[in-house]
Amino acid sequence: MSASPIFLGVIGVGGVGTAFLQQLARLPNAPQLVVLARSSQTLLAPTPAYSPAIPAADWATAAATPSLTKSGALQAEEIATYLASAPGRAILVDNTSDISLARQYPTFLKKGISVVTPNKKGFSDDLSLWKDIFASAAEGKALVYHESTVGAGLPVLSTLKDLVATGDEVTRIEGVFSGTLSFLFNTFAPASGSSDAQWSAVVAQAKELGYTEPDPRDDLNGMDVARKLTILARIAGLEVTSPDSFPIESLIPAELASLPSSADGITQFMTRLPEFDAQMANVKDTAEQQGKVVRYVGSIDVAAKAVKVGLQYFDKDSAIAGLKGSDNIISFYTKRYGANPLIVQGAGAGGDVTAMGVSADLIKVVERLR
Ligand SMILES: NC(=O)C1=CN([C@@H]2O[C@H](COP(=O)(O)OP(=O)(O)OC[C@H]3O[C@@H](n4cnc5c(N)ncnc54)[C@H](OP(=O)(O)O)[C@@H]3O)[C@@H](O)[C@H]2O)C=CC1
Ligand SMILES: N[C@@H](CC=O)C(=O)O
Ligand code: NA
Repeated sequence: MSASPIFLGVIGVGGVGTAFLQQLARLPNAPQLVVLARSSQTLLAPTPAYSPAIPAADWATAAATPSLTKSGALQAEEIATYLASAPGRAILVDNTSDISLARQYPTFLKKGISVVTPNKKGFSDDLSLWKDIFASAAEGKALVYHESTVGAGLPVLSTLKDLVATGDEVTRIEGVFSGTLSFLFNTFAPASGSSDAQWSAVVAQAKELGYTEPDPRDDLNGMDVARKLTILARIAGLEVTSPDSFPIESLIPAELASLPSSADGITQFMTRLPEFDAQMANVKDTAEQQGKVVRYVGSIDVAAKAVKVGLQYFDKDSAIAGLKGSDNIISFYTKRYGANPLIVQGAGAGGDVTAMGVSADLIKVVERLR
């Protein structure tokens, strides 16, 4: 007996989306790609057959395929209705960082459409949205997987969920949660050797390498780390109301804090950042004078219900000081593991490793739906 068809909609074809589509094209028994959307364009497999499927290999080939239906941007509700009418189960992969789309996950889930995403917004915004997402999934008998929202493809959420589900008591989670900030400090203030790199130049490099959020200020202001800690804290059982409900140390120079959040604002920010290189050089030098290095870290103390995000100084021979590239390190302290935490470490940003987490989640959802 052949497996029933599963239909897939993918929104977002940036750094992560493009890498995801390349991985999708190589998956055996992949679901049929019937929606592919970016902010200004949508491709659909024509109804009522939902066939031919969209070739996943690359956006340009897909856009040139004559038999597909092409339109401008569609509303999330229209995409949900289209997927829900497909002759089989459906999955949405959201590869954007759009909060408005994330707020529509309940609409998809109630219609039975499962959601897989690296987009942190839906799981780290107001607690009411978090609750609505999981209640809607239960109502629609749909699945929600978002491994790449923390530590990119690293098995961070699956590890924490397994600890909780098997009855361990998680007492503390701590570490480096930003690939961008890890790369910035590892490059700008290495624990071994020295570096003449200017802070602003390394920020530009992190953006070029695809480590930053679409707006790099979301990394530098600590909000990306705060969102990740909010997600982890909620899975560990804390009802964190929002990612700004605890103190967050921002690395944005005060003079640039009020630039607009538009594309033009990003350009102005990147252009003016070199004017403030001396500020971060001072932070680096102060740590150096104490024989230490500075790193951007976060922690959750579960019993105290306390979440902290910001700069700290570390001994040069510590595990955190010795991280390389965009590596994250996440330590889970639990009753079972005692004084020696369970540690997850590796690349925490970049298109390929993030897409790996998305593809692996997709495989899990497909296996559970079939
Ligand atoms: N980069 C990384 O290392 C990691 C990223 N993530 C998360 O992955 C997600 C994607 O990141 P990344 O690929 O770097 O981002 P990019 O900016 O490279 O790509 C975003 C894509 O989303 C599209 N998009 C944005 N809003 C909408 C919308 N409303 N409707 C349709 N399409 C939309 C953009 O369209 P257009 O092409 O038209 O501009 C673009 O294709 C983010 O949520 C990020 O936080 C998570 C872990 C690691
Ligand atoms: N911008 C983020 C990407 C992954 O979540 C980071 O740098 O960690
Ligand atoms: Na992860």
